[in-house]
Amino acid sequence: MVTVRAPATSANLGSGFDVFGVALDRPADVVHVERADRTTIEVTGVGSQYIPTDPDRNVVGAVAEALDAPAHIRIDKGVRPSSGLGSSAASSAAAALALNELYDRGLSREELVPVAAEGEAVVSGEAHADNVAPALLGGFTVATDEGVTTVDADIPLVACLPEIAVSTRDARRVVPDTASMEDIVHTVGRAATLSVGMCRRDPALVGAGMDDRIVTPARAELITGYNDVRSSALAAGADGVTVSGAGPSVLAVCGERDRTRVAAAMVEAFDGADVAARAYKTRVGSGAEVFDI
Ligand SMILES: Nc1ncnc2c1ncn2[C@@H]1O[C@H](COP(=O)(O)OP(=O)(O)O)[C@@H](O)[C@H]1O
Ligand SMILES: N[C@@H](CCOP(=O)(O)O)C(=O)O
Repeated sequence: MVTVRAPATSANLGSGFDVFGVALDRPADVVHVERADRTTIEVTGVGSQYIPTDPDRNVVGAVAEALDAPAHIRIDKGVRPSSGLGSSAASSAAAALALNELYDRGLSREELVPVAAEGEAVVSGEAHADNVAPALLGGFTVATDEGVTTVDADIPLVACLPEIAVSTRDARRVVPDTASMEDIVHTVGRAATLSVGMCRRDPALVGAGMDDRIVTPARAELITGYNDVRSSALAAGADGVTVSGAGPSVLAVCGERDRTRVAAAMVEAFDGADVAARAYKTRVGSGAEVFDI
């Protein structure tokens, strides 16, 4: 048996739609795999009642298929599905690493990124790699057609998860097809600022780089209370706030000493909009870990 823990992730970071991602140091999924003649799946943990066990509909089934590695796969969910915290990607990344070990396929973590992205295609219709890349490699990742670049950033974050569900598939439908040159230039500038901030481990630059006028405003409409949560987090000291992934989680970047205040302000603002929420005080963390063979 092989057991792998893969972390939650936050994709986009505002200005880096379908490109930027970070691994979070918590929460995480744990996946156990054992060789079998055909793939079977068992799911326990947070939100497991909403996750199919049919290998054609669970992301890990697509990963097992892509690696030609049939197995009994047990998923212990720590990352709630439809959270905007890379729930499906955590399972896909963990399964890819675990099955690679179990069947001795010898693929590197970089080579496993497109394999794990096959799982994302099952749920969102597209094999976007911006969640599976940080889930496998850790840190801040830039995923493009050319491959993945990583920065070992250490930045404090708050991920606030409201008790509403937004499916990635639905949130991809509201992404505009076109943008003005002015907004594109703005976004490129912010994305570059964010990347420099990650390299310098500077929360203020990362926060300034999160601003995006193209995708985030359309997604924010799907999250009850988003504008209040954002302004409350900024008033409590956050350097930047944006939608995490496709939502509904909201991600704030801040200095270490402001994290508790920012987390409380975000939960309170959701509460003011009649939405229960929990905040994870987290930071940019490591990629998936094999911890038992
Ligand atoms: N192993 C899995 N973990 C989480 N969600 C899964 C898994 N397999 C299939 N799904 C389905 O994927 C959807 C959640 O994925 P997605 O909408 O991308 O949310 P998230 O932003 O949390 O990744 C749900 O419909 C869920 O049933
Ligand atoms: N780039 C994707 C990221 C989806 O992240 P998730 O955590 O919501 O699955 C998108 O924005 O659609």
